[in-house]
Parts: sequence; structure tokens; C-alpha cells
Amino acid sequence: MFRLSTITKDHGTRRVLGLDSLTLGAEGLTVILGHNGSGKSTLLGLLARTDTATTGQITLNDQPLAAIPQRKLAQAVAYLPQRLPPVPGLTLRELVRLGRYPWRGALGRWQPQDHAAVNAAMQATGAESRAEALVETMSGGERQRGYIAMLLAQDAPILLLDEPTSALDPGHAHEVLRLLRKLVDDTGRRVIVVLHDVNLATRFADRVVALREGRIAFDGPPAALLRAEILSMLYAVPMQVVAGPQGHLPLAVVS
Ligand SMILES: Nc1ncnc2c1ncn2[C@@H]1O[C@H](COP(=O)(O)OP(=O)(O)OP(=O)(O)O)[C@@H](O)[C@H]1O
Repeated sequence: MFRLSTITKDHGTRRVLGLDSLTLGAEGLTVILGHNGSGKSTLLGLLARTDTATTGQITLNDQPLAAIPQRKLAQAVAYLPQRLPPVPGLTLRELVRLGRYPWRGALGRWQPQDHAAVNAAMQATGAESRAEALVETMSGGERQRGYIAMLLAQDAPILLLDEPTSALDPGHAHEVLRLLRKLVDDTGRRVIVVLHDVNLATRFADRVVALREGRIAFDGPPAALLRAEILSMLYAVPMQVVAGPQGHLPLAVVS
């Protein structure tokens, strides 16, 4: 579990994040929402330690995040950033195998548990059928499933994903969230995921944390987010809440 206290992140004279106190990763699936530029990726980058705060402290399981050795951190936290470098010449299976990096010994030998983790991750994501395909030839959805399989193979208890559905059509976006939900429910992993789609968030999340101009503007269960005044404040456009499909929460729409 992450604890953040009095965190700020400045770029030059501009403050892009200011969080007094926040605990993340204690519950199943947390979605981070917020308008463009509200600080979501900055927050995830701080948790993944690819970025550092200007002031304040972050701990992971009561240890200062800054003091955790890189390999130990990678065993505890798997991070899928918003933008990934191209991977020319790599097959999907090779990509997923990269997820095992933090677990391999000094000589980099493959152990039975490495193979098992790669196979399980490919199976869970339905990536097996394309295992030998080159990643660069795949569609956005297939590639994204591959990256999520790589993340799963890392076998970390906490997963951080920054807009994993941004390149996906509605069907594939749902599929990714269903998969993350299943991971949480079946394996007890903790998932923290940045999304833009409010309705996807409320359908799958246990908790929603919403940022506005770098500050927390909402933190609570999905049903509590579905109020016109809260959504309109978050996105600075008039929004409404309308009836959803039978058995589901209402839907957020721009008025
Ligand atoms: N390296 C940087 N230098 C200067 N400003 C930066 C830098 N990185 C981020 N910012 C600014 O910090 C603010 C927050 O950025 P961040 O990427 O965290 O927002 P976000 O909520 O993830 O946005 P989006 O939804 O558009 O992905 C933005 O205004 C961005 O321009």
C-alpha cells in the first residue's frame, strides 16, 4: 500500500500536483480520473518511481519508496506507462517474457516458475493464440493485451496502468477492464488505473480518485461520483446522470 504525505510536484514555477494525504492500493481496483493535464500520469509516475516529487514523502508498505532497491520495487509494483517505446522484431511471447526480468537471478537463468508465470499471463489475457506474432504487426487491442500480459508475468501484487484503454474500441476497453477486475477478484492483486471514461470507471472500480488541477476533487465509491454537480465540477462542462442499463449504475453524459 502506498502512503503519500504532503506531496507536491512542480515544473518550473508551476505546481502540477499537490496532495496533502493519500493512501492508494489498499483496496481492489482504484480508478484515477480527471481532466487532461490534471496530474494523473504525474501521480502514477511518482508511485512507479519513474518521477520524483518536489516535496513530500511516499512510502510503500511503510518503507520509503525512494529507498527500495530497483529489483525489489519491480517485484512489488508493475507499471504500464501511457507511452511505450516501439519493440521492433519482438514476438508477443518475447515481450511477455520481459516481464520476468525482476525475478531472474544474477545469471539470468530461466526457472520453471518463470515459464509458468509467462504461460499463465498469456493464458489469462488470451494472448496465446498470437504468441509468435511480431508485436509491431498487431492491432492496438492485441498489442495492449500483450503489454498487460507482460505486466502480469511480472507477478507483482500492485499493478499501475496509465490509460491502458486509450487505443481500444469499446469492446476491447471493456475486455481489458474485465480482465483487471478478474485479477483483483481471483488473485487479490491491487490495481490502480488511469482512465478517461467515467462510465467504464464506475462500472469496474471499487474506488474512484478524481483530480482537478492537481488536487484531489473526489475520492469515494463509484456510485457517489455519479452526481451531476460533481462531474460538472471535475470536467468543467455541464454533465448529467441518466439511467443506465438494467442492473447497472446510471451513466454520466455531457449535457
Ligand atoms: N516534463 C514536464 N515539463 C513541464 N510540464 C509538465 C511535464 N510533465 C507534465 N507536465 C505538465 O503537468 C501537468 C500534468 O500532466 P499529466 O501528464 O500528469 O496530466 P494527465 O492528467 O495525465 O493528463 P492527460 O489526461 O492529458 O494524459 C500538465 O499540465 C503537463 O503539461
